[in-house]
Amino acid sequence: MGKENTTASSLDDLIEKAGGCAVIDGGFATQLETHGASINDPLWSALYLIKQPHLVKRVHLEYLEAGADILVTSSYQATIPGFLSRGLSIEEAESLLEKSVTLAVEARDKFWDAVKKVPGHNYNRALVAASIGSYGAYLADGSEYSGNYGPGVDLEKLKDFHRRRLQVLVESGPDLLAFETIPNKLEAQALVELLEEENIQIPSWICFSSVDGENAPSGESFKECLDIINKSGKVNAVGINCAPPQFVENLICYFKELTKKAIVVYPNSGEVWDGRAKKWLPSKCLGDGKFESFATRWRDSGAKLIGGCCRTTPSTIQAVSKVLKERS
Ligand SMILES: C[S+](C)CC[C@H](N)C(=O)O
Ligand SMILES: N[C@@H](CCS)C(=O)O
Ligand SMILES: [Zn+2]
Repeated sequence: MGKENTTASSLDDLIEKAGGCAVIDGGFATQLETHGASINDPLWSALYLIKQPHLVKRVHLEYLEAGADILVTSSYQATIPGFLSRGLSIEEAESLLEKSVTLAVEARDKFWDAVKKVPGHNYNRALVAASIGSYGAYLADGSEYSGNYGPGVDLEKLKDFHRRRLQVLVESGPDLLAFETIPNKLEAQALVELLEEENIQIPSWICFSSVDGENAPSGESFKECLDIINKSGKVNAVGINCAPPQFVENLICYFKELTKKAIVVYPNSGEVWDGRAKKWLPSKCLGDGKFESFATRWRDSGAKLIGGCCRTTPSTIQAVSKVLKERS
């Protein structure tokens, strides 16, 4: 059993208000691209915090309209060293991290102020989850799907990498933290230790990627990874993001054997990321209708937080939201 959980209430409340299963938004970067964004860049979607912040907010609003209960911010690949390497100062880098949260909070407040006046509306006041991409996301070499960080990367290096960004994001006032595409056990350990050392008081989830449907990308078992997370009272939910949807139902059942924490799943469309070419390889991907029927099964298997990741769009989330909340 983990330590007593002191941070859960806002997330638990939302899950309850949403009828037992809350809807996460879909691929932020994907919807940016729908609007013509070009993100073949080491900063990936975070480039638009610099280039077109109003587009970041527009994408958040589109996911709210689609029925998302949780917005994941644009900070997945936003890091202080990443911004420094573009010639920005530390102050500018930290202010961009803060902006990633305020843009989502502003979108949430704007949407909620309008919708709460509409009689009979079927929306919840959304929560803002600050995205914290893995070290592999920062490396921008696709290693969030291999877990291979090389011999020079140890626990302290990973904690150093994550610490200041985590502090700045938390100070910016999100409702929760979303650790995304964690590919190995070492990084899970680093995050658990950091949440404790920084005495983080807001809820968080830790999501792993998976390329074989059974293990973390590093080949380490999810049992080893979840044993570490189970010991933390600061992690409220654990799950899978940006893996093929075909893997998810089995992984929910497996995770339910491994943890008492809430289970969170937001897979991608099933396409595969080519880290070298920095593009999605055409492959068998699912339409929104298929995603919708999967979502019902994921809920019935016990997932409490369901959404989409890369290559899913507001129309995917609208379909998921409709089926999970029986919106007409
Ligand atoms: C979730 S992946 C598609 C994000 C982009 C990747 N870290 C890269 O920069 O290649
Ligand atoms: N939430 C991220 C993707 C994580 S794989 C984004 O779309 O920016
Ligand atoms: Zn993704």
